Amino acid sequence: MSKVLVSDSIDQAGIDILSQVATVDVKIGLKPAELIEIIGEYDALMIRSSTRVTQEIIEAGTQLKIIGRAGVGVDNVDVPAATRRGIVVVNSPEGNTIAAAEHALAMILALSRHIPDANASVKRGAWDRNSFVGAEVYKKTLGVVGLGKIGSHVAAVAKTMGMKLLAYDPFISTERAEQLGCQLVELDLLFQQADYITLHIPKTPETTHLINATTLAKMKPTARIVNCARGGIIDEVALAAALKAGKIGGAALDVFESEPLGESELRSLGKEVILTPHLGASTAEAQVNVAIDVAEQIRDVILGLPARSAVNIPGLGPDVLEELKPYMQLAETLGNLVGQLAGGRVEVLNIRLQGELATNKSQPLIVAALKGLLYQALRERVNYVNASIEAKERGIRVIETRDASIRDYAGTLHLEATGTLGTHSVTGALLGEREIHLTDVDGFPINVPPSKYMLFTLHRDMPGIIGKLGSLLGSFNVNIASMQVGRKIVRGDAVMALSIDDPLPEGILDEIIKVPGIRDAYTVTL
Ligand SMILES: NC(=O)c1ccc[n+]([C@@H]2O[C@H](COP(=O)([O-])OP(=O)(O)OC[C@H]3O[C@@H](n4cnc5c(N)ncnc54)[C@H](O)[C@@H]3O)[C@@H](O)[C@H]2O)c1
Ligand SMILES: O=C(O)CC[C@@H](O)C(=O)O
Repeated sequence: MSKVLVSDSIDQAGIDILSQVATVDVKIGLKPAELIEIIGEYDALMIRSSTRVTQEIIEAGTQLKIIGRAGVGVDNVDVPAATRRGIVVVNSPEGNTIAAAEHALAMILALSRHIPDANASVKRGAWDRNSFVGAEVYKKTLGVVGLGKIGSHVAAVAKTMGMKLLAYDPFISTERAEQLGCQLVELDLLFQQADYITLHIPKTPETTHLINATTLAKMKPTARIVNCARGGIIDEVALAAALKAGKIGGAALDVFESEPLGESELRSLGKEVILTPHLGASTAEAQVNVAIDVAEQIRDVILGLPARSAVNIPGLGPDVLEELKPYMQLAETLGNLVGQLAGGRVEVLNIRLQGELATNKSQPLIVAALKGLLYQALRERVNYVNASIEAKERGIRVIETRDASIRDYAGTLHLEATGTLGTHSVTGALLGEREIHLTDVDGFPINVPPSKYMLFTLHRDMPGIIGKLGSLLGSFNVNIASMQVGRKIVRGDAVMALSIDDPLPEGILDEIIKVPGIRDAYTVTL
């Protein structure tokens, strides 16, 4: 039975799902060295934001197939290291969207009305109604930085509170922003005009310290800034200095450059600063959502099924997966076949997407083709996660072309591999949406379903050759399940594709190419 380690606090709903297929150990608060010591026993690791999954931990996880992050951000996982090892990293992109958005909105209102400090003062026994005069958000300008899932929800709710909305997101269209009632503006203008600024962007090299002494200086002295996205987007030293100097009105932070927050000037500031310990996703509802979402994906991967929200399998979202799955199977089969026909080291893989495939996302098909191509060399070590990296490291150049014209099938995939031993090509299509058919080998038209063991010959189309090959195979006790000849002209060159019941015995290929008229023979296991 598979083993799953849960190293952060996860809702029981997730543990129950994992327990259907695996032995689940919940060990919270492990030190890195303790995790390294035990991770080698586990097939899957499920975490939230506390466990840092470093390269060292990944390397010690020799059995790991999947790392599940019950939340959005995977910045506590060394994703490149996991990818290299072929470990799928999954998250829950939407499970805590509402929770995080509501936390940001709560921060905006709490900052405006000094709720935390007013509450603390009453609890201390005071009744001070003068120190906590607030400000209304109605008719104020909210600048939303990052108009993705969380930013959009914040914008939608803020709109209903009567706020004017500015947004900055270089990857969002003006139409989308307008639908949300936001005016898309440059960042500097947002900084200059906003009364409230709320951050909903990932932490990337471009967004690290996006809020710094220079950008803080552009803001209104009354501006209040909220960060429920990621620590490090704000330079905390610069923020504390701006708050102390009155260059900015207030700040509410849920996330910090280093968590848990250690020594910080921010702790010493007054009611203009609100600090929460990374609570954005901490609602009962969100924790159930993310636990179920990620546990289901871990369960699926343990059962050999694909994960719907893998962050390190390019372009393989649930919708794409559903639509492209049969074609991915086709791409993988063709990759495996052309790799074996080409033999030796493949240097260039040409992939042509034809018909309806030409308008589809190509990345998953390319990954699947590379997985098939590398299977002979890497066996189970290659998967959808690491196929592209492995191909790149082997110097395989991928050239993609598209042709939207529809020929005999709705969509066909053509793979041509050039390597140290020459060039070979295969084309395939789906019949009835799922059944794979080979429609061309080395430019010769055929129409055969692939089978586990196959023999291909390149020969002269001449009388008696099929009989001779049949007798030879018979003398080696090889049973032919089906056979088809593909030729372009009568008595010219031809290809024979045979499905056989068992692997070819040692040495028979040498005998086959001795048959007069047969120029080459290739045996393939799919
Ligand atoms: N505090 C919490 O507990 C908590 C909970 C959930 C999510 N988060 C964090 O909130 C953030 C937003 O999450 P989401 O689910 O909305 O993500 P998302 O991917 O849906 O949205 C992010 C948006 O940021 C935009 N963006 C990227 N780079 C940008 C840049 N340089 N400038 C401006 N915009 C940029 C993208 O185009 C996208 O629209 C993430 O950092 C996530 O990790 C925090
Ligand atoms: O696990 C958490 O509580 C934090 C989650 C949040 O930061 C996220 O990125 O989803």
